[in-house]
Amino acid sequence: MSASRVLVLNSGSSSLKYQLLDMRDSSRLAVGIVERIGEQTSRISHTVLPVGDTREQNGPIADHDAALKAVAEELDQDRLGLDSPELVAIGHRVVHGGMFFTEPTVIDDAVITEIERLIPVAPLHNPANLTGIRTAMAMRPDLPQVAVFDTAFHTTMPESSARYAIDARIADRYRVRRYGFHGTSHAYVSRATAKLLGKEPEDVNVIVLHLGNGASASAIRGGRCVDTSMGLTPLEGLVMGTRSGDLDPAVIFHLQRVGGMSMDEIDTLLNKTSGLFGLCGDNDMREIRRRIDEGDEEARLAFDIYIHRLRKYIGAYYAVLGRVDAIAFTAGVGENVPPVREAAIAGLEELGLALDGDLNAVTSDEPRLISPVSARVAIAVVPTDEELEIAAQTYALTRKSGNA
Ligand SMILES: Nc1ncnc2c1ncn2[C@@H]1O[C@H](COP(=O)(O)OP(=O)(O)O)[C@@H](O)[C@H]1O
Ligand SMILES: CC(=O)OP(=O)(O)O
Ligand SMILES: [Mg+2]
Repeated sequence: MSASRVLVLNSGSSSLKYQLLDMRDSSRLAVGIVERIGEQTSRISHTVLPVGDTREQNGPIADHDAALKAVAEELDQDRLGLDSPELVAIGHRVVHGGMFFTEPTVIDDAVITEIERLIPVAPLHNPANLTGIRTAMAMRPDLPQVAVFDTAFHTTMPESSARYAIDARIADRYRVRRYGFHGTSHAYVSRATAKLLGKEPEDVNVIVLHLGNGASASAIRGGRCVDTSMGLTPLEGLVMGTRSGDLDPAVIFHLQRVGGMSMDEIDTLLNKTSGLFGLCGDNDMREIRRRIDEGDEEARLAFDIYIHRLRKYIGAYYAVLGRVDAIAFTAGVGENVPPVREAAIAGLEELGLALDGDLNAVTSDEPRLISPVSARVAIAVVPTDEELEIAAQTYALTRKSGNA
């Protein structure tokens, strides 16, 4: 029997999510997350499937290197360790792939150098991705390690949405353009939405709203991305957990000239202490909803600003696509917070958009419709699975190159 297991690593700025899958049937053998990396209160939560037993450990984990070593120990305990001959490849989520990486890519020194070169345009993500890659390579130098890029799905965007209206020579010289992120999720969810409608991806136009800690919207025509809300970096677009999303670029000049802030301070402000957190002190939508229920005005305003921006993008992408067959909500907030979906769609009946309140209130892990059967545009909740998509792409590439 040939080996068929793939380990997927999704390194975020302060977390490491992982899954070990058997690609013969895409079943998950183990899943887990290391949270709050770099803090005293780090936590690793590891679940072995199909039984579903979860082990948790608390205690400081200094960096992504230590996090991956802790994950390897957890896997070892279940005889699923990285030294297993069953493992055929390791798939890595890499957030920024720039202009060159449009496909999953086997990682070598040149690929690492390019991911490193892109750190200035993904400062929260690419360094963590690289640490995961280096540690995994040191553990299993014999295995193919594959990078699956967040930016890849968006490379189909036409120049009219990918370019900024700045001096074209400057833009070209510094490769300043809109790349878009969360592409693995937008691709997976748009395909799953077509399936839910009983159609082929080529035949549907979908707006995908990926609302996690980072958040982005995309307009997908017949399976190809035509616009997305994140830009040169994952800062543009929607209001996020700690990121501002869109603002007048002159805010930056103002804070520097009048506020005396340094560029690094402004960078930290917009990426780490803005968004929902900057508006009300919380970035977790569960906490914000709880505060709203208690009558907290600050939390209410943060929520309203978040929703206002989301509605603007729904309207914009409706116009970009012309005809919309479905809107899909996904990621932590999109999948789990009915009031966000309700507020995003409320009052848009003229556009053919409506929700069924009962369906919207259902809690489920399955893709599902939440619009009335009579609605012109299907509204769906479609759980994303970036790890499964990364595993599938990693396995396909590994087989193609004769390694599995
Ligand atoms: N059950 C839930 N109810 C409300 N909000 C939730 C729930 N689960 C997750 N979230 C929200 O989703 C966010 C994380 O989403 P996720 O897609 O995991 O983001 P990321 O991949 O960027 O870490 C949390 O910050 C929280 O606001
Ligand atoms: C690109 C990005 O914002 O990713 P995440 O949501 O995982 O932070
Ligand atoms: Mg995410």
